[in-house]
Amino acid sequence: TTTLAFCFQGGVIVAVDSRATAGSVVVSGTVKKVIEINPYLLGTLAGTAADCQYWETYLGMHCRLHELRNGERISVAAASKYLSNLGTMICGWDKTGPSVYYVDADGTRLKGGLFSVGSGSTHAYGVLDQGYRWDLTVAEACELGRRSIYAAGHRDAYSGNSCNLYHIQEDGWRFVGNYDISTMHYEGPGDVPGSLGAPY
Ligand SMILES: C#CCCCC(=O)N[C@@H](Cc1ccccc1)C(=O)N[C@@H](CC(C)C)B(O)O
Repeated sequence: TTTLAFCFQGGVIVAVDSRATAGSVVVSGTVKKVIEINPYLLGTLAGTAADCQYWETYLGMHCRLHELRNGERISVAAASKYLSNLGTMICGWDKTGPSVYYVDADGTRLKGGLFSVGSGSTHAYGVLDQGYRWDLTVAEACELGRRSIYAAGHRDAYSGNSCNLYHIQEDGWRFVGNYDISTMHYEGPGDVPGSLGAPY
């Protein structure tokens, strides 16, 4: 799995791959690794698929209970406290503005501006760190998210198939699209400098 999320001047970009593996066998190429918690909150999933599915349901329930008890949406920080044992990120926009929390199996919980989680995260960081700037336009930020997932899907055996891309702004998240990683490999230079590399 490769998942990533970063904050920039235009909000938050969330991008993930869609592959599930069991050893060297690809058991699915169409896994939804972004949880749509509520219209302002997205969660990303990496790790044991079964645990991810369980926690997705558990987190959604607690966020809804929070709304019913408190009459307001749960904050990104509070939502991230519910996912204590997964490689996951909670991304969203609340009254404090855009934010991304990284939460992992050891209970680490970090607020930050840019993370990649999963077996392909090292490949994603290579592209992400080289291309990231706070003042990216929304189009450039979407392209950087796509390219980073493409790089990981191309080189990490446990990541691949397709990329799901989301953009979060003050009025909530929107699904930007699903992109087949193998066709991205053959795309020519996009409208963003330094886009997809050589065809091998
Ligand atoms: C169906 C089926 C079996 C799924 C097994 C299964 O959880 N695969 C895991 C890898 C793994 C993890 C721990 C033990 C063994 C195998 C997997 O593909 N995780 C991806 C994310 C989830 C949400 C799809 B990614 O992190 O690579």
